[in-house]
Amino acid sequence: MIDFSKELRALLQSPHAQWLDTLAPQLTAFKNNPHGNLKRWQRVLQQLPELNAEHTELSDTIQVGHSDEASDADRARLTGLLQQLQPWRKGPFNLFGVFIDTEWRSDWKWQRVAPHLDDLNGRQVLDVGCGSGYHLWRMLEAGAETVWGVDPGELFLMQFRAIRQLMPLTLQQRAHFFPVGIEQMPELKSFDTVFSMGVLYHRRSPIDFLQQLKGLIRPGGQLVLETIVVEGDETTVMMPGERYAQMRNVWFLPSARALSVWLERLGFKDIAIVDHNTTSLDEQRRTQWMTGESLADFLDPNDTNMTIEGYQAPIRAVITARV
Ligand SMILES: Nc1ncnc2c1ncn2[C@@H]1O[C@H](C[S@+](CC[C@H]([NH3+])C(=O)[O-])CC(=O)[O-])[C@@H](O)[C@H]1O
Repeated sequence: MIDFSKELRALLQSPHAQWLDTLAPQLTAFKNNPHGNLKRWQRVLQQLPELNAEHTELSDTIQVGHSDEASDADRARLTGLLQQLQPWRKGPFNLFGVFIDTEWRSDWKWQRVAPHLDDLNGRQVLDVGCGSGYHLWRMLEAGAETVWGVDPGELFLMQFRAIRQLMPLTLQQRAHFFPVGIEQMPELKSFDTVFSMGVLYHRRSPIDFLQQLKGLIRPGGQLVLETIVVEGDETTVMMPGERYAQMRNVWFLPSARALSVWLERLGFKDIAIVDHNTTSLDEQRRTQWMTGESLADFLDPNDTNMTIEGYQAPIRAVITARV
């Protein structure tokens, strides 16, 4: 059974202790009703070699241990086990010489976001929809005191735990992941910075979602929002049909300016559109660690400015704001 006792102890001693009231029963329900593959993934984690990383670098490639800190046999074992946690979407990682070339170059997103952050030193940071947790490690690199990730994806939880298990203890104690959705979180108003990247378009009710994000940030704290947008002015919002770039669960795609208006209406301050970027075929692509379809398969083969459904290809904006 998955053990969250360390995370819950850390939570008790944090400014977010009030979260325990709702989270503890949610985690019990999660444990009592496990995803079909969870047991198999847990066995993978139990079999990971016990290695001590002398060198850890939380930079563009999250690097845990050098290749000379593990034997070839350890590396073969690591590779075989981590391959069982495929698809690896968010990364890249290099674990004792095993390079996990993920579907996304998540480091490129971080490079677009990082220049616009309030200083993360000493901060309590939440990442809503954190995926494998790649950005959580980058937030620690940028000085955050403790990082908290939430994501309902069970495989992401296990990928995060596999990476964390290989990390030095001092870092393990500062990064936590809970398998819950934002809608399950109470209004904590306790995080200094809240990130939510790549989630807004998956929410049926984006205004409620932004309100929930606001309710998590302490007064004066920062929101860092990244999402797919469309071209247009303050009045432009698109709702695609059943699929957008082959994704089924896409709801509202506002223009960056319309999104700014939403944030303003909800009482956010200091709203700034800090980046606007078309996702390139080099940023999201099929790799050996994600062998399924990727962006190239979702775009019109004759015009990569369009999705195969005939919509504008994904453009992503980063917006920052304060509470
Ligand atoms: N209700 C929810 N609450 C929280 N998370 C959710 C919810 N619903 C879905 N997610 C999670 O939001 C993440 C969206 S991916 C962005 C990952 C990372 N942030 C990135 O910016 O690379 C976007 C993409 O790749 O399209 C997934 O991990 C979902 O499980």
